[in-house]
Amino acid sequence: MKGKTAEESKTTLTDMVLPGETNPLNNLFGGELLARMDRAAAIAARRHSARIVVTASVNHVAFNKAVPLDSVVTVEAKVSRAFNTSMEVFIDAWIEDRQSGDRTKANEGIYTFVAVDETGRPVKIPELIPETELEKQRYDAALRRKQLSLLLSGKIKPSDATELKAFFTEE
Ligand SMILES: CC(=O)SCCNC(=O)CCNC(=O)[C@H](O)C(C)(C)COP(=O)(O)OP(=O)(O)OC[C@H]1O[C@@H](n2cnc3c(N)ncnc32)[C@H](O)[C@@H]1OP(=O)(O)O
Repeated sequence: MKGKTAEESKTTLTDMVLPGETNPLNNLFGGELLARMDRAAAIAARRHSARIVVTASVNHVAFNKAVPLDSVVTVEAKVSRAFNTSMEVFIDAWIEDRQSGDRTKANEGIYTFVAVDETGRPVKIPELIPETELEKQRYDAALRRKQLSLLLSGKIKPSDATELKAFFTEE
């Protein structure tokens, strides 16, 4: 199976924040942003695997900046690493200034998707080839994050999280 670059999976969704999507402070409701991230990440995972994909886990989301009503929000997703049947996807969310058009990073998320066949059984996927420095950093740390996610969901024992343990014990 031929490897694919992270860039090949890149998915960009741009949309506005409308009144029905905000909290009482008139900022984008967190669940709405999660849904937008899930949508973009699912497309990125599908582009990488050319398969049906399902969200297996939301590993991390940081709501660093509130996103006000009427903002233009761009959600950009890219596969950061492919394992056997699962993929880690990074999602960066940006808001843009109305006048200058300058973009500010507002939030980010890390999701895990699994490629499945028509019966929902996990299937093998191509490997991910990181190219840029940021893609390489995200690729390198992805195995530790996978082990942490599996550990937290009770799917592996602490003794099986070898790379994660090494990260905390190395000098
Ligand atoms: C786009 C959407 O919103 S889809 C809707 C929401 N999602 C769903 O409904 C998915 C429901 N869940 C499922 O169908 C199943 O649990 C699946 C397909 C995710 C996993 O099926 P399992 O039978 O557990 O398969 P299995 O144990 O072989 O795991 C498959 C892969 O997922 C990985 N995985 C499973 N759970 C997790 C987790 N919590 N965190 C990270 N990776 C995980 C496994 O490590 C394995 O990866 P690998 O093959 O690359 O090494």
